[in-house]
Amino acid sequence: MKINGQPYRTIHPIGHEIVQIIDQTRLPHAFEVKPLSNVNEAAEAIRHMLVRGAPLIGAAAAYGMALATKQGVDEAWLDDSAAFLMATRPTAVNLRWAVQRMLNVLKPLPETQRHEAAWFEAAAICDEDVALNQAIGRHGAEMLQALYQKKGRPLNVLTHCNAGWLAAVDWGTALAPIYTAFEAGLPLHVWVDETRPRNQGASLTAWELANHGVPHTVIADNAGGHLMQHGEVDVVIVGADRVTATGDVCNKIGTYLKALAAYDNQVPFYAAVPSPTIDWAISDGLREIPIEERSADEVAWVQGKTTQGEILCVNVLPQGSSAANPAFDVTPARLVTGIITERGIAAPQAMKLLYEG
Ligand SMILES: CSC[C@H]1O[C@H](OP(=O)(O)O)[C@H](O)[C@@H]1O
Repeated sequence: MKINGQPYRTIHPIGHEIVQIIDQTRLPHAFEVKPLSNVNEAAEAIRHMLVRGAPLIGAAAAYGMALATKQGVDEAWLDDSAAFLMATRPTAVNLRWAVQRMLNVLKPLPETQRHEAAWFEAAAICDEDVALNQAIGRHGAEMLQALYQKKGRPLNVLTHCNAGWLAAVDWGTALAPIYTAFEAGLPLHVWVDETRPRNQGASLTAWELANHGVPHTVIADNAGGHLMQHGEVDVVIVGADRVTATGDVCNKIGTYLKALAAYDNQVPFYAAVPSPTIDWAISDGLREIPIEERSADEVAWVQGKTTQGEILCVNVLPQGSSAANPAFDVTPARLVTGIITERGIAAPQAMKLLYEG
């Protein structure tokens, strides 16, 4: 996407020494970039969600491996760095996919070639992510165009969390069809779930859409079902952190509840999924996908900006109340209308056909 009219990616290398990221914990109130100079900083940026979103977590881990080669290129060090990165966040399969791809490229090479190759491969992963998401945008926009022809009025799209360009290297996944359709002139409006507790919707998706000029309205997470009951939602498009071979969709906590409401109101429900987010090795998302349990503080504390422009955090819980914070849930394939991939759109049970031949 563009920042101040210039093309901008969420992560990019500066030479073979530094990787620059956007500190997403500071948005929407401050746009701050941050340099990562070693694998530890890359891991901490993932763990504390300065960079987040399944595709971007993968890209950041890939560059984490490239940064690791500044300190060493022997197999033991590469394996330790890989394990360190993979321990940061367990749910998005993109992290494991990217780290394993880096190891598969680096280990067969002579040590003298590993540093250069690591930076090249990390850049390739990023370039591929952009292309995958652009293709998702094209396929998803065709679906939106067909829906628009059917409805004969501006579309209302609901999305959950942030699966925009901030969640990827560029374009995003769930928002790619929205950007593509919007830029093609399709009249649409986006309901943006605030997405407690980290408010990726209110803080990131709304920021993206506002900067892009896409009409949108931030809503409480619990408002989506009501809007669907009253015909205010034409389609739901979400991202994913891991999709099973059978089309179960693991995504930000609350996605399952949106899928239930969509199913009950016959609203089409799509997940936008680039290939690296599909875990072909598993078929039962509810039992096989590890769900990250994040700090209860994320539920208790909320960040905002005062009328004087000061950014601060406040506690919203009574003294002595505890909190639980499962970060993701799994939507069973039976509630999913279609999976939007870079190869096309398929019903969950037919997704594998997109990858055969
Ligand atoms: C395009 S994947 C975005 C996906 O990642 C988010 O999780 P988090 O912000 O915790 O990294 C959320 O599940 C989004 O749908």
